[in-house]
Amino acid sequence: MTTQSLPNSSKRLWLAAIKPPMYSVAVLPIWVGSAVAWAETQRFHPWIFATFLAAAILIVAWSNVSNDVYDADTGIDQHKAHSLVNLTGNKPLIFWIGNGLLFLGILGILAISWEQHDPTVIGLILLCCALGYSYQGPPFRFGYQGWGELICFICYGPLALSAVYYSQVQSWSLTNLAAAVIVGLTTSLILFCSHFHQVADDLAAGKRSPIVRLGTARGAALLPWVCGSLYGLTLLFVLLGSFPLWTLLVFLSLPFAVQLVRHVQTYHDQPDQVSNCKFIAVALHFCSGMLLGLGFVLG
Ligand SMILES: C/C(=C\COP(=O)(O)OP(=O)(O)O)CCC[C@H](C)CCC[C@H](C)CCCC(C)C
Ligand SMILES: O=C(O)C1=CC(=O)c2ccccc2C1=O
Repeated sequence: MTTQSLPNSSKRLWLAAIKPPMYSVAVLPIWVGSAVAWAETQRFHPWIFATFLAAAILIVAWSNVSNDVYDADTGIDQHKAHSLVNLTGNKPLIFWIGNGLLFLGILGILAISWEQHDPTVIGLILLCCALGYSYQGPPFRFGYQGWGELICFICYGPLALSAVYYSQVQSWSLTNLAAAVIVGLTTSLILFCSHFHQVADDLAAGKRSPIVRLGTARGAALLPWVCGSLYGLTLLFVLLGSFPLWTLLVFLSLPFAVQLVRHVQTYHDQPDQVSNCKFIAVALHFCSGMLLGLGFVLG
């Protein structure tokens, strides 16, 4: 290794540890929930939107930082050079940085509830945080039993979108719940795709992810159905009159879905090749979610 390549590779490791693209999972529920609220009521509170967005980014950062701490305890990350704990060699520091991020995120949501004299939004987000903890933290570690995708769907779908919608208009909406199904589905798809290249480490640490349970071939065979349901459900909600016609813009994200399915079906059992499929899933999630929100705003 040359002296020039050392800082570059270390920069790459830090970027992989911080995972900038992953923060789209914080942005999309805020965008879509607020867009549905606007479409149904023509009401929009920019400061609530901005505060919720900042708080969601902090909470997602906590979920990622603490994941590296709890995974260091089980040994599952021992070969993961881009774990924050492995990079710093200082688990307590990472643990307390994570707690600080969570504290600030919850403070932001508290400010929204405080201003509205209503504990609903903070209640929903605390429930998300508790479920997020149960995914990875002791004594639960439900992600190790294969429950991660369900937890992810519930948190980033119905819970997050209901909290966002409620923060804007202090009521509930069935259309918003339908949009939450779409956002929850694509967010869980990211988590599902993140397991393909980790089968050996997961097996060694006793983690029974869906891909460990199904095998990579059957996992890959599921993808066309999951991606298909994203478009099928959008069409169904439009036909039922729940979504405006403009939400069919979601179909413009199809090239990412096709790329994801083809890539995983070709490389599902080659960890080095398939490892980037998570980022194709992020692109699909981001593109479909932005277009879904835009469809509500235009409609
Ligand atoms: C940290 C997460 C996944 C990483 O999992 P894994 O250990 O397999 O990956 P590595 O290979 O990187 O080690 C995400 C887990 C998400 C969790 C199921 C649910 C989190 C809920 C959030 C707290 C909800 C936040 C909602 C927001 C909009 C306010
Ligand atoms: O690091 C990861 O693999 C993930 C991080 C993360 O925050 C997240 C959130 C929602 C769905 C999936 C994921 C990840 O896969």
